[in-house]
Amino acid sequence: MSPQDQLNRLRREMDELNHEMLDLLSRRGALAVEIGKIKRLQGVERYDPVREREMLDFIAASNQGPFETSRLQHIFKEVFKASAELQGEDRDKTLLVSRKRQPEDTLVHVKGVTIGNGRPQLIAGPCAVESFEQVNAVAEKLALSGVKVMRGGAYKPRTSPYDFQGLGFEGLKMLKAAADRHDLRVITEIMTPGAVESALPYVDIIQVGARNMQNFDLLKEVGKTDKPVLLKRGLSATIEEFIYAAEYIMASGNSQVILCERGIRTYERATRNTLDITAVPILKQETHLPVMVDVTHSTGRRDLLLPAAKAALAIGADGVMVEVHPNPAIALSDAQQQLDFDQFDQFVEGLTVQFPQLDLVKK
Ligand SMILES: O=C(O)C(=O)C[C@]1(C(=O)O)C=C[C@@H](O)C=C1
Repeated sequence: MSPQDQLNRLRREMDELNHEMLDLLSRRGALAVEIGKIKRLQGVERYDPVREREMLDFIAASNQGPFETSRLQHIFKEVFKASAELQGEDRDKTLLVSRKRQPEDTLVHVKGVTIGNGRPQLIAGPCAVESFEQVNAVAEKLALSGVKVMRGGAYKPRTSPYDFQGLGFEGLKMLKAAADRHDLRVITEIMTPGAVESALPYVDIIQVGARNMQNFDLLKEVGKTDKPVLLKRGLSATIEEFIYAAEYIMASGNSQVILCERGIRTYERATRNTLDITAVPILKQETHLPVMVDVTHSTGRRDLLLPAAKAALAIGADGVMVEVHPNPAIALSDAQQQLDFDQFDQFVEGLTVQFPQLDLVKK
């Protein structure tokens, strides 16, 4: 046999082995997916370093050459990694919020207003409801500016128990009365599962606040309602934890969920929180839900509201939330970061110049 014939024969043999290896790898991958399903049912981590160690030790004990054991172990480690990824990918496909499961965007409908349709919404209003006069003044201002959804806190989750805790149910009624007068929809935070039902007639969008992102009983309760839910990212929540929190709401039957990035806790003190701006496109890639950005709580600085809002819309957010108060200096909460009416005008003007697609209908 000529050297060339010999080479050709060996290569054919190599092709056959490649074929067998591919078949073995595919079968191994399918087994890993099955194992992943069982692990999920058991609630255990898919990465199992003890099991991987056992398999690597087996390779060391069984290796007959010609490859070095360390080289073989490296190759097998890659296979374990790929298997774990397969297990993860399969998980993503099963999540209700996952874009792999539903490729098209979810549109959230609130009394004639749509969130997630490519025309970003501006949600504005005071941090807290303080009086009917205060919310009514804001509602009038917002309606004139073309805003359609008003925020306002009746139940306030405050860091200190000595800070203003909100007007509660009475505040909710004031908010609704002011919003009705000016044809606005209401979004407000509900803090406990027990308060959900009584709040329903007064709210159009239920907000689950950052501190309650993993209040699973609350998530399940709002998931049972037919009102849209705006879920804020927890103070120190990873994107994965945020996505799972949204999954709780959807798994309880409510698919009208809006995600809201509101800054996360980092070592940086120049801003109140660190606006994780890339969370917006990541959430839009991973889920089919609309994503908004709360520029007030993420920055905590009036001078950064407009640039942060521009960044949010530029990176693909479906809307921006901002706080407005008739007289921020005497506000009962968040005095340093709310806009007064003139500043709000400048904010809206600055944003619409660059983003004329903002869904505002000026009166
Ligand atoms: O045996 C398991 O528990 C698996 O999940 C499978 C597998 C593998 O590919 O062999 C995958 C990832 C784990 O870290 C360990 C092992």
